[in-house]
Amino acid sequence: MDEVTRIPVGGERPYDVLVGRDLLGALPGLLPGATRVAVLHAPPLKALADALGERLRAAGVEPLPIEVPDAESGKHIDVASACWDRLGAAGFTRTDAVVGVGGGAVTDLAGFVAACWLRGVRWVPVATSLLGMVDAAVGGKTGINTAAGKNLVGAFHPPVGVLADLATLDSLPAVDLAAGLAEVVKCGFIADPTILDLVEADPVAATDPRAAVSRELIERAIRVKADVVAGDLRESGLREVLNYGHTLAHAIEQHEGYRWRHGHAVAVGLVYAATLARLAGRLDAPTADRHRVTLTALGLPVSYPVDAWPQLLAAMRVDKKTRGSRLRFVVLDGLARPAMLEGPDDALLAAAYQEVASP
Ligand SMILES: NC(=O)c1ccc[n+]([C@@H]2O[C@H](COP(=O)([O-])OP(=O)(O)OC[C@H]3O[C@@H](n4cnc5c(N)ncnc54)[C@H](O)[C@@H]3O)[C@@H](O)[C@H]2O)c1
Ligand SMILES: O=C(O)C(=O)C[C@@H](O)[C@H](O)[C@H](O)COP(=O)(O)O
Ligand SMILES: [Zn+2]
Repeated sequence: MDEVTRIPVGGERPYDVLVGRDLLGALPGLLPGATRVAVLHAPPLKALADALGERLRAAGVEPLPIEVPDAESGKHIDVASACWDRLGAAGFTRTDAVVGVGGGAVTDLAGFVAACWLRGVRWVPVATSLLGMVDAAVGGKTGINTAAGKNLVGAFHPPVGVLADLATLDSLPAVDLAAGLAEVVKCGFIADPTILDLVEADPVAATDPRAAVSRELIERAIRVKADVVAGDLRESGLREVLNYGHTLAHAIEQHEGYRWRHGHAVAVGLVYAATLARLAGRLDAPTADRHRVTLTALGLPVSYPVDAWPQLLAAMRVDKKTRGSRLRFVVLDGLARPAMLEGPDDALLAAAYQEVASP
């Protein structure tokens, strides 16, 4: 086994994120006493899910493979309901558990299925996308989408452990590697500017999972997230910083019928949030411009069609950070100085959008 990094996530239900290559053998040890373990996966990860099932069987645990639709199509109440039917038919009890093998969509779904079954059973995300490793699998936010918006139904339900096996990234398409880096760059802007220096020094290496810098970026981003969620699991304040760029990003995803990659929407949303902060007099122009430059160097989108604005504004009104009719945005008062912009008026919101809009 390659060298394993263990990153603790503190709080009321602490656990570790394991980062390394070929560490899937660690799964059975995370679920002592389980009789049955459901292994949720989408079609592209079937082989890995089967391999995990064999590991569980060898440890005396009965695996229940459940194939779900890929990507955002899996984050739907009908899919969750079908999973609960399978758990019921197999007689899952409170000592049994759920594993999600895949990108953030599958682990969000798996965590949600686990959070609701018998009001909460143990679960483990086996993150196989870069975005999943640095973000979705860490922190216990689980959920599904609805027609009205992204992740509008869900639960805070921390896993008992997270596996981030870097070997799985060898098969991840380049476009998804880059999309995951949007969340890494987010962590750079809100908390760890060294991330930005590393990405800017060699954007190509940043997207190469075999490069040493890729592992350093992954571990740095996980540490940023772990530190935040340890202090505020239920997002009563501090955790909102992780939502930097997400107010517009989620509106774009909803507008696209959840066919855009989350990381792509986040890239546009980050540039928008930086522009908003600059226009509000909160952020200096060089730091705001750095968002567009760094994300562009990674091949990520930084603009969105101008005529979508009315629908995007409507979607942003049901963002989870909104209070009553007051929109709230995570902005920067400087590098690594996240803060809230409370109740910006529609003129300011539209002016910032004009700067990210494409014809
Ligand atoms: N819970 C959280 O805190 C949190 C944080 C960030 C994002 N998210 C959610 O995560 C989702 C985005 O995650 P994502 O970017 O991983 O997208 P995704 O889960 O849709 O995966 C992208 C694609 O990559 C494929 N894939 C994954 N791993 C692979 C591998 N090793 N080899 C080949 N193909 C592989 C998937 O099957 C899918 O087709 C969104 O739904 C977002 O809302 C949740
Ligand atoms: O973990 C968090 O908190 C985040 O905000 C991380 C985001 O990257 C992630 O996309 C999350 O799912 C968004 O949460 P939501 O509550 O805005 O749906
Ligand atoms: Zn995100």
